[in-house]
Amino acid sequence: MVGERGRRLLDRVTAGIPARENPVTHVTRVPARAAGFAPWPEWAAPEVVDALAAGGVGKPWRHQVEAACLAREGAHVVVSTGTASGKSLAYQLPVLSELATGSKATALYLSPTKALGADQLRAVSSLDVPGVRAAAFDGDTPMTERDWVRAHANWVFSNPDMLHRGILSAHARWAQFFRRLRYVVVDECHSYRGVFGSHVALLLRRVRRVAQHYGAAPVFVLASATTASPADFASRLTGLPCTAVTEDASPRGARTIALWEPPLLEELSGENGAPVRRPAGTETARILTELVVEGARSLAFVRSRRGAELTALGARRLLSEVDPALMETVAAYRSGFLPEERRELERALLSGRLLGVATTNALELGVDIAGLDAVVLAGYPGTLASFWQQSGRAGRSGDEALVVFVARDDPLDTYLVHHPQALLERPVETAVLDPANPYVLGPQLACAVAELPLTEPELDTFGGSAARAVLGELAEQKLLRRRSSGWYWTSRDRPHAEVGIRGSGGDQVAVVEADSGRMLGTVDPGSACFAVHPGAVYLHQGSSYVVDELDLDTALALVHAEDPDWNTSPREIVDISVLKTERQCRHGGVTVCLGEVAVTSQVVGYLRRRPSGEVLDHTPLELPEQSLHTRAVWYTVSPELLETPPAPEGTEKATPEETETRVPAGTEEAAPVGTRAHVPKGTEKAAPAGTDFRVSEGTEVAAPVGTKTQAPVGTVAVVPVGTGGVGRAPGGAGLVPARVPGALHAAEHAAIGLLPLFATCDRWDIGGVSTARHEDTGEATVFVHDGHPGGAGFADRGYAAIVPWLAATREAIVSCECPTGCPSCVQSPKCGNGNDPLDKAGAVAVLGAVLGALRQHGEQCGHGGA
Ligand SMILES: Nc1ncnc2c1ncn2[C@@H]1O[C@H](COP(=O)(O)OP(=O)(O)OP(=O)(O)O)[C@@H](O)[C@H]1O
Repeated sequence: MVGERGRRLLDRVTAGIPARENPVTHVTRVPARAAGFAPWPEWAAPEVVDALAAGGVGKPWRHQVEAACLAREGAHVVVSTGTASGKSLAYQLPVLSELATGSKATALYLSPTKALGADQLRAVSSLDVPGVRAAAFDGDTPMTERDWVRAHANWVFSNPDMLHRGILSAHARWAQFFRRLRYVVVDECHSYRGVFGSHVALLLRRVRRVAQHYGAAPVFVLASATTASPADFASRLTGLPCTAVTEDASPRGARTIALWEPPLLEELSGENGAPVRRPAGTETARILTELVVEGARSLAFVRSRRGAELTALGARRLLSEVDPALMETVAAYRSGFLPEERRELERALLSGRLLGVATTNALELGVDIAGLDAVVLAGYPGTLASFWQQSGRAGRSGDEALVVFVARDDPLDTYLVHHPQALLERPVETAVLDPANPYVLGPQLACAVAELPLTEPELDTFGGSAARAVLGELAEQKLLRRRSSGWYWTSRDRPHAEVGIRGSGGDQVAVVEADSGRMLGTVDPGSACFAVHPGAVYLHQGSSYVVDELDLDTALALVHAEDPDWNTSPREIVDISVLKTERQCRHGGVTVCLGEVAVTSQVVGYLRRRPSGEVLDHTPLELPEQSLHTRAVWYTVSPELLETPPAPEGTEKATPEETETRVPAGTEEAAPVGTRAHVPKGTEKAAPAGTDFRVSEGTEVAAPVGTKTQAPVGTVAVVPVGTGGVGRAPGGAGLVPARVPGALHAAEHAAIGLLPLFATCDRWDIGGVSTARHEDTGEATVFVHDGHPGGAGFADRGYAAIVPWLAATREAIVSCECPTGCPSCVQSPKCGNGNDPLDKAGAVAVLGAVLGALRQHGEQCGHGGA
């Protein structure tokens, strides 16, 4: 049932749309929740309680007290509750109480962004608790203040970057601070995922080690948005056993959630003549306008900075036609605003002076804005945690609120608006990180050794054998020396400045404005040809630039300010070769593998397109080949399974009689680089393959430790005997060979689009290659690989969740109403082949056949349930 106010707002935003064009695919209501209180703990310092009460916290909520008490007792704790559920108080209470009692203890607060750290510092300072000397130590802290902070502050607010470069690298100057370190607060810890998360996990181990050196063993208090298995995640991040507090006792107003799919546009066509939908930003501007007219205080989350500006502009333009006085009640917000501007915006929204704000995810973290009447999300924000974090800004005050999720033209969004349970009923995903990635472990261990010699017993903290292997390599490179007492740094220079913790390492390419010489930002060397090739449109803090020149030798991209009304999408040729197969599982005619691969890519040109998707032209480029050593999940499909007609309904699940034999997994040797062999798209139509669908979270598998110097991980594959024959297959794809390349290519694109549903990655963090016959596997193969050297755990996650992932992929394609493929299903915005060939029906047929085979044998391989 939809609540009164929610229905009224929803009716308002759908007003005037003919029923047959109704974009709303699903409506649900999340009920209100009453607050659950607990008394202040006895140990809480009265000064702190008084200050918090003066700040509006009359009585603490249960989860706040539970987490605070655990921390006070010395347990490492993670509080993982909803948006604006008062997580800050869970760590403020024990830290402030400790400092207020005149103890000599110190505390360290870490946040993923400087802005959030500044907000939290301001909140703590405004409590004005006697004895608390809180101060920031980040990139903005003036040199003149730094000595004071080191010597006198007892609560230091910093971030992982500064901790790495400015604190740990000079820990002797922080000796007193470390000696007294009682608490380490890790705020918004769910944002430490992927390569960055893996770096932070090792950084926190370095903090523990340095603190231990000075005689301290701090308690870790972590705050996280709602995530699945927060205790496991916090333990992986800190390397310590952590207790989770997850029962959210903060009050929440009821919310109506509507899923919205913009219509296909008849008048426009995109790449290869594919239909395009009305852009999510345009649709969001329209919805925002209606909400503002209704007087609803609303926030619209838009994925890009430019998108946020355009959405606000669009809403203002529409409002100018309705009621010009309302134009001034709409604004855009993006990162880079000054703290005062943010405060002003918060106040204006809360007071109702501003009614509509379009923002990037800059307003997702650490902004005290809650209790809004409506939130509109233009596109899936990448993770369920973010989805709930953003939608949680609506409906705190007990009043009914509206949340509208507007799908972008992409397979994951299409899938979600047609499968509401995948968005609304699934447990929030665990953030994926892999501290054993040798590309992360290497530089982190170099820093650790440079900080303090590393002894053998300490290796367990850094991953045991994986760390030993990496240290051996560093010793061979003469960066450190092995002695009987441990590993020692040999150089006078510290490695910290060379180690970037947010990227993949290597020399970052500097993006510089040619006229002014101003450095705008940096780009990973591996993605420079893709992101800042000559002619590329480069966005920085809401401003647009066009790249004039890319010099990879000097790691420099020169740009000029220009805001054209088109975007660019690079075109590249990608090859992949298998270096090591770590896990392999055969299912009839399908083999699923996980392992190491070498990906070589070359950007060969780019397309210019209008925001509507319309393609303007193609420009060729000559850029060098790049190579990436990373992890991939891949599946191969036998020719028999590809050709065999689909099984009639109901016969798929027949179990063949079979015996099993165990054989060693794939070989270790590097094989020659495979090339794509695309064959023009055929015209024959495949019959739909009918498989059931149910989303379920795949089981988490520990990533096998994969270093170059390690012995192969000894997994065995289960091979059903005699299942290769046509008669044994559970139903094939029924494709003539000419259709196979397009079918695999389409299946690969959609799978890349859907992996973020199972691994906390962005589709830009991963890549893929498909080929009708790969030289290393000898069969039709679809690869999906991590986009960072050494991987970040995404491929591992795909392997673990192969069945639900491919089932969701197939469903996303089937759900899309377009006839032969569009950006909502099988076209990819970053396709190196110009989305050609693509065979939508063929992809459905291949995925149906693959799933049929996987489901017959899936359990034996321990893949996530189907
Ligand atoms: N027990 C309480 N009673 C009333 N208000 C509270 C209580 N605890 C916290 N608040 C208020 O709730 C708001 C949100 O608190 P806080 O920013 O700590 O939440 P959060 O969970 O960290 O939010 P986010 O999801 O943005 O990270 C603040 O204005 C805070 O003062």
